[in-house]
Amino acid sequence: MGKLTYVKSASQLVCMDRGYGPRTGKGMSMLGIIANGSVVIEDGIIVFAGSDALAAQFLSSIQDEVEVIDASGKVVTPGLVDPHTHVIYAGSRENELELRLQGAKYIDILKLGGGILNTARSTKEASEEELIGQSLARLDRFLLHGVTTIEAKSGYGLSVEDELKQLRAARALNDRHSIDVVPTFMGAHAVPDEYIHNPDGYVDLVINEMLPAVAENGLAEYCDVFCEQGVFDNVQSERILKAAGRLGFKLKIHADEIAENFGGAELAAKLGAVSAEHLLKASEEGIRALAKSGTIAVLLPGTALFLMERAADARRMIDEGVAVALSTDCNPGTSPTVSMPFVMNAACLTMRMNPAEVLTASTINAAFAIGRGEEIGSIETGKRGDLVLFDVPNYRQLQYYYGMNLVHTVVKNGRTVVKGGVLVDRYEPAD
Ligand SMILES: N=CN[C@@H](CCC(=O)O)C(=O)O
Ligand SMILES: [Zn+2]
Repeated sequence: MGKLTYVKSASQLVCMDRGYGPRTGKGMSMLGIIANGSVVIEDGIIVFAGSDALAAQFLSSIQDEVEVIDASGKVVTPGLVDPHTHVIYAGSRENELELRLQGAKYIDILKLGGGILNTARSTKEASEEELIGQSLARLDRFLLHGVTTIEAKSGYGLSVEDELKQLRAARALNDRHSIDVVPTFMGAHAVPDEYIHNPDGYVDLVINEMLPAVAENGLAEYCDVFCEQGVFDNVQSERILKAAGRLGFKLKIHADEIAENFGGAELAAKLGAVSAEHLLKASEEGIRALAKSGTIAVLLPGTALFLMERAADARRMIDEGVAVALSTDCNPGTSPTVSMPFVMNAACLTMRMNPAEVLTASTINAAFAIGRGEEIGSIETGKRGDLVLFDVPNYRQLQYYYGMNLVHTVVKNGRTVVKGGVLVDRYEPAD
């Protein structure tokens, strides 16, 4: 045997329900809990998950050195997965919060050259190393909040060269940090100033130059579009996403965030997108279409709160059979947070998701939303040894003690990276 990590005596080992594909309906409340549970990880992969008694038997014949992590009194869950972030950016936009507090609208700030365009300016000005440095610091904080895998979108470049820079930064983060980073190309995040009178010219640039360059360099797995009134309409979004699909990208859509009846959910379903994200204003037909197409709803209740808008109708989605995942949306405009635990609280308190659904949405369903459902998101033999130990004895308390970071220990690929709430191991080894 190789290097072993033995997490033992968890008061609750939350394995997540066994099954295929994203969890829906009542399946979102089934957690597969083992009381007094243990996990054994060998060379980064889970080789045992079960009761303490069976773990002792499993380990009895093993002579190798074992790192023991005592989880007594704690809940152990899979590492949290954040399937929608814009974590790679430079600068900050606290002024916009104040403008919105005075009544300004997010989309009007963008139209006046602020918002995404503001961050695009600071991101262009930053060197690639500066961009990586600022983003690495955010990944450290993600880890401290129990997140072991994230998705990261480009979309603050808005030119061929700068979009590639952002995606190279995503690759560097994946290589240099213990958090795994799944890259998404989102050149269609806003129309840059130079195309303001020719938005279709920008769509052509995305299709004819950006997408082929990203594909050629193997820099992204997904393509996403901000399908929204005043940004990219349904026709433009469909053109971009179909071109992306032809090049082998999997699809995501920022859908129905701001305008009513814009048809983003319907478009996501029609194109067979892996996920539709935001959905604050999704129509009933749109929700039913997502259920039918198996498109995952990635909900961002922190963003709704920060924009002071009503959150998405998670209850209707779950009742209609849509698989729901949760995410921070980490970005400098609408959600400057890295806290999945806070987002989980917000999902419970503003969308009435129950504590079990919240955990499913932050682990296994989030993993499926980024194409990693077979590798992470549950505690099962053969999956990666990504675990979080929370300083509470049962998972329901994770939503009861709100607004607190209860993460005690984080194990990534079998390595302890956070211990006692402190970051102890940030980077992957050089080899
Ligand atoms: N809505 C579009 N994109 C981001 C916000 C990006 C920004 O404002 O910088 C979001 O998901 O909320
Ligand atoms: Zn977003």
